[in-house]
Amino acid sequence: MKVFFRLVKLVAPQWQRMLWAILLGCLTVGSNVGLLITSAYLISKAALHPSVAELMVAIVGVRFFGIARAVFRYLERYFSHDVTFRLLSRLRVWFYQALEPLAPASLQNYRSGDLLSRIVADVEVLKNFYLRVLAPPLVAVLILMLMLIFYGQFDHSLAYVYLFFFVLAGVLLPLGVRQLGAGRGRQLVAARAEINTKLVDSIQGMTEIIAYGQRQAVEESIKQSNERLIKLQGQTAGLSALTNSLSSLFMHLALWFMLVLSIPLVTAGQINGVYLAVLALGVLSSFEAVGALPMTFHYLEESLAAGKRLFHITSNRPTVSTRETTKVTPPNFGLRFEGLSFSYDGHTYALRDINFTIPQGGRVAVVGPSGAGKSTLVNLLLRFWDYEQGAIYLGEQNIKELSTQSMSDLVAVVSQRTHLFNATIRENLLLAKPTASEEEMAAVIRRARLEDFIRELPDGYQTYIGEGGFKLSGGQRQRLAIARALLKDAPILILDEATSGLDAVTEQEVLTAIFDLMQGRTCLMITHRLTGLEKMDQILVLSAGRLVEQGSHQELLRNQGLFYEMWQLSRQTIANL
Ligand SMILES: Nc1ncnc2c1ncn2[C@@H]1O[C@H](COP(=O)(O)OP(=O)(O)OP(=O)(O)O)[C@@H](O)[C@H]1O
Repeated sequence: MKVFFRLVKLVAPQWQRMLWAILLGCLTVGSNVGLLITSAYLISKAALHPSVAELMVAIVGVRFFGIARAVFRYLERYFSHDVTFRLLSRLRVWFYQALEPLAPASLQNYRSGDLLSRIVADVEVLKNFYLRVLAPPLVAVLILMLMLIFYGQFDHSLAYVYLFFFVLAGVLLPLGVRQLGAGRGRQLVAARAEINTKLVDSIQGMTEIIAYGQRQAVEESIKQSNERLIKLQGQTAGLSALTNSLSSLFMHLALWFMLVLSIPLVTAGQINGVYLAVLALGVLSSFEAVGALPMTFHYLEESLAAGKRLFHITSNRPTVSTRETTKVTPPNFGLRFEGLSFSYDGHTYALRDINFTIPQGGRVAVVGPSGAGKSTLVNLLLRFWDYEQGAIYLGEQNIKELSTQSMSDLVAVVSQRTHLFNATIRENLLLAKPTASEEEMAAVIRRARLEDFIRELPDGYQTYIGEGGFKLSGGQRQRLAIARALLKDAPILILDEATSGLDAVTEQEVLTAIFDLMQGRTCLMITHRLTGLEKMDQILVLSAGRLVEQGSHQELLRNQGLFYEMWQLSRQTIANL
């Protein structure tokens, strides 16, 4: 019930348009009723050979309802589609806006295929919430009231018969269908999500799947999910066909009963014989309003299941709270970490009592064994996760007081995983600065040493680089990421394993571009490679979440501590190669 009201609240802002669509739905069915009963009256009356003047009102009525039915049907379709598309776009924007503050901390437990399925398939299902759950019962109730008044004018027994069959087809049949198809709506939503998740996962990991010879197993798994979905869809279609037949049966039974009751009334002279066909066709035409009701519970169940999946995500509280929403520019761009401790799970510390300072324009490298907490330091600085103990200051301003937007405006990141979009080189660059001129772009491309490469491409800046920059080499990808960071021109630069995975020559080229990028910026560089660190002002050595050593390259080598050991080891590894 809670999910139902939350869904109602979501669609509520469109209530005026929805009311119009419902009203037009009633007018369409009403016109259909009007057309058939005036036609029936006209034919019956004409059989008695009256003067044309006596038929005039009925003739005008037939024309009027004939045209009105077409016009109202058009308007009803127009308004209901308009409302549906507005609702869909609103739901998608609402879900995306709710998702954004949750990334990445609160979303790390969801698979990306699952998230995609929620934003596409589940939102799509919700269009039925208005179209097939809310609107049809309201139209049906209004038509029922109208028809009860109509039949009541002739005889109360006719109104009772009409009511009985209307309730049978519009309430009891849907309840029966609900019993028969219980859980199917939910299963359909789950089956769709499962197949979408598997498809996205296998497309993302296609190279590994082929490399590890798992193609057949994955295909089989997708096939099974697909068969399950098809089976459920088949069952739903079967149920829908059964309800259509039953609904039609009840309508014809209602028609038959109406005639059985009306004929004696006509014989007794209580009702004029010309109305006999009118009473019968009134049933046929108005039962259109019942047609959509039997599957209402199915669509309700589907909508509730989809709504629940969406609310499950949107109810997550963002891990990072921002007190300040206005843009604040700190007095300088130095960084100070003060007594910083942090744990992802509330038990094991990933960082413990970290203290260090990077003056504005200073260059600091963070090294340490795998799992030491280096990336965590960056996660906290970028406000991906919130911390409780200690503080990070950016030019004397606690970063918790800066909005996430202010923070991302001030920081440029080049990491091993920097995301490049499946777009052109130009579009990937413009992400950093949408207003950048051609000259600005050419300048950063030159500084990132990509000029020659782009010149040789037939489409130059308009070249599509594929998913994640797939069509570029590792070094080209990193240099494009550097060019983008250069274009952003942020005062703080974070480099997270920016050269890892590159061969020595490419690494050297990328490092040259990186040192160019560092000029005049406060720089924090996370690295496993111990080459080139002499150029850094300070090196921090992390181990098991603690800052165990700190100093210049020279000082750390002289101390013969953990850094010295790591350095010796890396030299031996290079020598052994
Ligand atoms: N998102 C996360 N959720 C839970 N624990 C995490 C998460 N990210 C990292 N950790 C844990 O926090 C600790 C520090 O991880 P972190 O990624 O900061 O190390 P690192 O020094 O960057 O390692 P590497 O050099 O291998 O990238 C590790 O024990 C890791 O398992």
